[in-house]
Amino acid sequence: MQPPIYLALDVRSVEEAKSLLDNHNLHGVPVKVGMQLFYSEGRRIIEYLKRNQHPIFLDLKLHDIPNTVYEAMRRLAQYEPSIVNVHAAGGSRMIEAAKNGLIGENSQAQLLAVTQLTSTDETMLESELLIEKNMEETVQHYAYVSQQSGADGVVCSVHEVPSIKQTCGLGFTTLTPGIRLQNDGHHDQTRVATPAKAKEAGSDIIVVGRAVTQAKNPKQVYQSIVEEWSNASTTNS
Ligand SMILES: O=c1ccn([C@@H]2O[C@H](COP(=O)(O)O)[C@@H](O)[C@H]2O)c(=O)[nH]1
Repeated sequence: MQPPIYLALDVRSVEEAKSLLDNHNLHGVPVKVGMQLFYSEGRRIIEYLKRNQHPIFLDLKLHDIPNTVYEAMRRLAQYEPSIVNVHAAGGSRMIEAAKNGLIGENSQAQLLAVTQLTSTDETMLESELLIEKNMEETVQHYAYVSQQSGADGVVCSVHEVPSIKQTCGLGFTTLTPGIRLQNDGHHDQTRVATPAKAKEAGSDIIVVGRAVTQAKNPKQVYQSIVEEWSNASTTNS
């Protein structure tokens, strides 16, 4: 079975994605397609990845009025992704609409809601977003509302996983980006953790991007992340 580790394909074109995956022998690994690649390549990248048996997380973080999200989700479902997402800040009616869009297409995709981006820190939460609760309480509440609205899980940082599992149950998926190996730079991320910490906290799925894609030897780094994840023990049992 594949480890639940999605590689963020934050590249500009199908050709770049293909050379990353082919040159480094990353055949069939689960991949995340975000705004950069989807907005430039659309259907072409999805068809390429499906032909090559990559499970796809379509990370487009929909956030709009319920009717628009419903219609958009119906279109995205046709790409047969394994995971899609919306921003939890869109509210319960928007999340329900996203779920209904997937149901309308008999989609098997998991619907996740982004709680607070892993680039956001406590200061930004308070001074820019004017959220008075701390990060953990805010994310926990967004997770609860998302679950009540039909989401299958959330996108959050590793730090909030234990409280989400306590509130929403072990079966509610937590997907955590912001993964860095010990001593790696954080780039624009603020709430980061290692693959081992993610597993120990109870995270179900991790996303790894620049730690792998910007490495001299992407395959070797991807493999070390897989090993670190596999050797760590989880609290989810
Ligand atoms: O809260 C979020 C939601 C999504 N992301 C995405 O994950 C990857 C992380 O890339 P790194 O290079 O490992 O930092 C990226 O595609 C983001 O769009 C996130 O980081 N945080």
